[in-house]
Parts: sequence; structure tokens; C-alpha cells
Amino acid sequence: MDEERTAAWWGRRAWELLSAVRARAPLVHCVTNLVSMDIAANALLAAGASPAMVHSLLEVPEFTPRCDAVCVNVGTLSEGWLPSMRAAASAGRPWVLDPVAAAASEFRMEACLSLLALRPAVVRGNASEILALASRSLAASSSSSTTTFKGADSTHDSGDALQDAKALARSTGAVIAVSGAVDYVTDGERVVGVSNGVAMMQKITATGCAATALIAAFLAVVEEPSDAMAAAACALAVFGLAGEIGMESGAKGPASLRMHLIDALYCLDEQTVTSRVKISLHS
Ligand SMILES: Nc1ncnc2c1ncn2[C@@H]1O[C@H](COP(=O)(O)OP(=O)(O)OP(=O)(O)O)[C@@H](O)[C@H]1O
Ligand SMILES: Cc1ncsc1CCO
Ligand SMILES: [Mg+2]
Repeated sequence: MDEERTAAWWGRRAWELLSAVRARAPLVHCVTNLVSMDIAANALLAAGASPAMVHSLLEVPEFTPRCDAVCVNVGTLSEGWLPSMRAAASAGRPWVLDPVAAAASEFRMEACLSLLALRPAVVRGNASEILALASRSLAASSSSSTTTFKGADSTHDSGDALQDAKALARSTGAVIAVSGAVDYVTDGERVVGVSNGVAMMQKITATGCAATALIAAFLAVVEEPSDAMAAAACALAVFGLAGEIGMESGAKGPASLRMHLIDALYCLDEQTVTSRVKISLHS
């Protein structure tokens, strides 16, 4: 089956899923960090989804079951928010985990591990975050326990985390997406590479968080939970493509790219998506 998944197949699949998001406007519940709320909500809206940033534990048990998908992001984690994250993740909706700066503290790492145990459909992080999570989650079997970590920005290339991402996917059952120059998406057996995007996207805070929220929107419209890989790869490709077009539209730096990227996401058409999405099977 994988052999049939040519670049053209992925282009059509990305367009199908983006069109489904536009047609169905899935309600995406985000328990996300304070830095990312604006760009994540705007990216979701531009893609055709409906964002809702709700984090009070007084609301989550009532609200989340009515949503189409959930995005949990630990970027500005606090003691008070963790129970809300756990409640949102346990509400029975398809959900995505963003382990921002997983290695920043023991509290944060433990929180990420406890959320991982609640079986996200997808985990999306940068290479340093996935390496840190795998290093703790897989303990003895990981190759990365000696690496050092900084904050929310990656100090590794996405390829550095590929083997650990596969192992983490196998041990958790989640699809693992490692963002970077090439975004790698794996279910533990197959790996696809997404080559869309521009380096300047790293200079806009919370683009990774927005990409994770977009994965949740795509997850809401796939037919089968087993399509989580397609949802993650296509969301990352579409987001990266919007970054490319944003750059081509005259962005001069991070601030204008942010504006042009959101406009580009809103304006994407079939011809552009099917011809420019760059997803391929990684051998
Ligand atoms: N060198 C690069 N070239 C092209 N695209 C890139 C590059 N680095 C990152 N990207 C893209 O930028 C987006 C954000 O990825 P990144 O790895 O920077 O996330 P992150 O570190 O989690 O970000 P944040 O924590 O600020 O939300 C993704 O869509 C990714 O594909
Ligand atoms: C900078 C920053 N700090 C906590 S969350 C966040 C946004 C990018 O992940
Ligand atoms: Mg991040």
C-alpha cells in the first residue's frame, strides 16, 4: 500500500483533509500555553477550524466531550492547569500532545509522561523535546540519555530524533511527529518526511504550537483513528507550505512572515496544495 503513496497521492490527501476542515469547521479544544494562544487560534481559524482556548477545570469536563479534537500543550505549565490537561486528554476525543521544553524541569517531564500515559493519537515536538521525552519514557533502551537540553527551542536536527521517535511510537502507540527542516512522522514502523516549510518559521514564537493545533484539526476530520499519521503529515505539510508562500509574499522577517503565513493558510487552493505539498516515504 505504501508503494502507492506517491508525492501526488499525498498532495491529493492533503487537499482532501484541508477541504474537510474547511467544510466541517471542527471545534478544536486547546489547553495550550499563554504564548501560543493567539497564533494557534488564528492558524486554526485561517485553516477553517474553530478554536476554543478553555482551561478551567470547572469547564473542561463539560466542554471537551462536545469538541471534535483536543490539543494539550505544556508550554506554560502550572500546577493548576495540569488537572485540566489530564481531564481534556481523558474526555474520549482524539487528542494531540505538544511536550514543549519537556526537559525544563522534573515537574514538566513527569507531567508529560503522565499525559503520554493517557494515549494521545499524536505527539508533536521539536527534536530536543522528542529526544528528552524518549530518553525518560524508554529509559534503558534510549540512545539519548546523555544529550543536553535548553528551553522551548530545539538544539538538535529532526533526523537526530528519528530512531527515538520510532521507539517512542512503538512503546506508546502514538504517532510521533518531529518538526524541523524535514518533519518526520512515524507510527513506529513507517516514517514519512515532510519537506515543506522555511527556516524563518523558527523565529516566530509558537509556530510549532500552532502546527500541533492544526494537527488536532486534521485529526478531527480523518475517517479512522489509524489515519493519525496522514493527519499529522498533511497538517505539517500544509502549515509549512503556508510558510513558504508567506515568505514568497514579501515577508521581511518573523513579524511579517507571521502575518503572511496566516494569510497564505487562508488562501491555499487545490492547485497549490496538490502541486507543492512535499511528503514522501522515508526509507
Ligand atoms: N529549518 C527549517 N526549515 C524549514 N521549516 C522549518 C525549519 N525548522 C522548523 N520548521 C518548521 O517550523 C514549524 C515549527 O517547528 P519547530 O521545530 O520550530 O517547532 P517548535 O520548536 O516546537 O516551536 P515552538 O516551541 O516555538 O512552538 C514546523 O512547521 C516546521 O516544519
Ligand atoms: C517561548 C515559550 N515559553 C514557553 S511556551 C513558549 C512558546 C514556544 O513554545
Ligand atoms: Mg514546541
